Amino acid sequence: MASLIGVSSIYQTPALELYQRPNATSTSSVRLQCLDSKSHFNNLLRAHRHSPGPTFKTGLKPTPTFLPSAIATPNSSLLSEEAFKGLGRHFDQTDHQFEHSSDSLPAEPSNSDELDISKLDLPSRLVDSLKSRGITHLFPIQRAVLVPALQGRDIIARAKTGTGKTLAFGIPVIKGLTEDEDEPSLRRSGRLPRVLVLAPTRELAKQVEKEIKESAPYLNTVCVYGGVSYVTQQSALSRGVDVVVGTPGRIIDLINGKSLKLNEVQYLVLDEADQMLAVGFEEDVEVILENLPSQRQSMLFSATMPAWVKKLARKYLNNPLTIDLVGDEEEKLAEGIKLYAISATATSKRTILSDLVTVYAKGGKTIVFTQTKKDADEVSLALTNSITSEALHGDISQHQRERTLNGFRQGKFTVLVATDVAARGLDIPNVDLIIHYELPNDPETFVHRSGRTGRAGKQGTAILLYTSSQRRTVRSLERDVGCKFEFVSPPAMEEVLESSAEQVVATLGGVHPESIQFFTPTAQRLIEEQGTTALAAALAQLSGFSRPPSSRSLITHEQGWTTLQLIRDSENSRYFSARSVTGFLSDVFSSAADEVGKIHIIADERVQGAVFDLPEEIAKELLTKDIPPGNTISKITKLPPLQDDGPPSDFYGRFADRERGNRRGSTSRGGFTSRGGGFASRDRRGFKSSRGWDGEDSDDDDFSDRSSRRGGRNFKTGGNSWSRAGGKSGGDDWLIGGRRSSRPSSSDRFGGACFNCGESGHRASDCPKSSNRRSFF
Ligand SMILES: Nc1ncnc2c1ncn2[C@@H]1O[C@H](COP(=O)(O)OP(=O)(O)OP(=O)(O)O)[C@@H](O)[C@H]1O
Repeated sequence: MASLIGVSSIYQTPALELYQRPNATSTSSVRLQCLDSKSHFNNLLRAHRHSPGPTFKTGLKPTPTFLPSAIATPNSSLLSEEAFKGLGRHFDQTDHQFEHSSDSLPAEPSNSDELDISKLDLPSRLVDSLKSRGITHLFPIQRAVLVPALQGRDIIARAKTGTGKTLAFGIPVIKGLTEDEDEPSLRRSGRLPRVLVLAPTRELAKQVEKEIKESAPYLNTVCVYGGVSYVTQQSALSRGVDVVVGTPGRIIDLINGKSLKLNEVQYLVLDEADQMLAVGFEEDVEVILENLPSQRQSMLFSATMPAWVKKLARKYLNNPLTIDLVGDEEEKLAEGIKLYAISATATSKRTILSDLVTVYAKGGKTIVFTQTKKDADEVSLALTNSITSEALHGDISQHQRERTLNGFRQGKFTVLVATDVAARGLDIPNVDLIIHYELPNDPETFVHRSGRTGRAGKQGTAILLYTSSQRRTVRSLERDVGCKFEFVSPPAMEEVLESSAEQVVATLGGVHPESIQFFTPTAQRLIEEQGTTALAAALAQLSGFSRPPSSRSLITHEQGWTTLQLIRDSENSRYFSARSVTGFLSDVFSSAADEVGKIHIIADERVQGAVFDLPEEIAKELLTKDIPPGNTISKITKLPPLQDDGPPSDFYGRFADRERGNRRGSTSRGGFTSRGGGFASRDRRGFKSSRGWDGEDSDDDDFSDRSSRRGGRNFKTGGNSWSRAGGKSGGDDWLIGGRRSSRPSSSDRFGGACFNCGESGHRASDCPKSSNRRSFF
């Protein structure tokens, strides 16, 4: 079956075989069959130059589709193609919306020459420098942008994170400059920039500059941004420059100071245009655009099309071609990112964080995203006890920010704890794991945060930590992003120990042979004396577990607690509730009844059972006690599915807006707790608008910090109100299933329900309905 696609839908030429999609009702979608050599590519370009523009309409959408066939080919041998399977694609001439065709686009045989950079008639200097960086084939967005960009079209483009958007504009722009470059007059000192790239953050600007510099070291590329001295930037500009990359605030300052003149700019690139709006750069951007020559080519990259970006496109772009490789109906996340969701409390997040890093990053790099700068500092500090970590946010000086990012890039530390400042655009190689320590404010932020891993076709993992009250938001996020989380428990201690040992073993290969020789006699003696125990002890020591880790609740993840499971023969009784557990404990071991923490009923209706927390020592003792026949009590390492019947309440992004009213104040789901108040935590985080970090020379994510600090306090208060933390001192009230009663003592006041019949007020041993009640003891 023939499919899409069409450069050729736009640029008809005899050199190209055109296929019409069988199910299209008009001369709509056609594919480029034959683009297997430099000459074909040139044909294409020539045809493009003489083309009046797109004329075809699909039968399903009022716009033509466009994509080189190889891009839609899952069977291709190209890694980059494999990495980009399933990309949506849409070209739109009419409105600056990202639209998406619902047509299915079957695979076609590919020809890797179409993407082979060495066969595209690009300047050899550019091809060589790309090759030296391991870049030999175009990625889909690069392929899609290249032809119209070389033809001089204005372009609006969107593609998933980490798919090479920088070179999508970089390659055509560099080609343009390199061709001019042959004219010696253009190398004159003091020459004015011909390319201007605007980026919303300093880090992104620096990164774009780096990518262009590395791809075309023979061009003079200068990066200008706030937070550092003007002098260096001014003198770099005065020496003559080809490409200027910068953040809008500093660019305006330099224009005003007459150090930067834009009258020779031929190419304008707006990278992450929607983010410019989010960080409040819209006015600055417009001032800059007003300063540019009207004869120029403009390319705008934007993840979304808010009204301002549309307005910008209408006002400053000339009949732009829209290239959308994301689409509305497909997964917005880059391929190759495995998603997990883990339920945790505000307190337990801290406890499990280093375990997540140990188990999921496996020694690679991790970025942890927090909502606030304060949290970023605190979380990073807390981690530093076990793992090397640094914080990154807008309160940190520009120099330190750069030192931190360089250190992270070079692997000097493995965990970066950042606010959303680092969510957009940053390209750090080999980030294996993203942890959303807190829910993002909106689906876009989730996509961008997660997109710091799984870049350029690589694999990665993203873990979303959520509180029990945020479960519905997680589902909304799945719908919005078009992704699926695997809901898992935090790693069990056994997994953490195993991963730690593996990482230690992996480092052994790096030990110098001479050092090994030095230690060999001792090792031999130890093995003779102790066998494998000696090696195990060494591994434990190197893993940082010279003492066994203390037990941890599977429910709250609090250290020092053990989760047990109680299963009762269903024949014994028809009733099973949290009270049944407390009743059982009172009968078997009164101290356990006094100390029991969270209790959850097992969801499977065929099973009469619950899981519950006890302090480690009490749990150990309980496990030695005789228990009534027909009951099984055991320590578990994984939670079974639990009943989940409470209404969730949480806010993020537009859901917050819509549903804030009804949800505020509703109690969350989350099982019963034996003391200290009510059902599980209530999360009333405020929601905030998303802001970047870099309001250039202004305070960056100050707004987000303010609003979420408020949220943070609520959060903690909510957490404390139900946690066991105040239990001992403030535990005069006893609450089961949300009703208060006086706190029980294990003997005279019995606040639980009978384990046998389910009625309150008496123990199973005193149950009038039990035929074998004496056998309980
Ligand atoms: N054709 C290619 N072959 C191999 N690697 C490439 C290619 N194009 C780009 N890359 C590399 O892929 C990585 C991601 O590219 P880039 O940062 O441009 O992605 P992006 O789409 O802008 O991501 P984001 O949306 O997160 O900003 C970079 O390290 C870049 O050098």
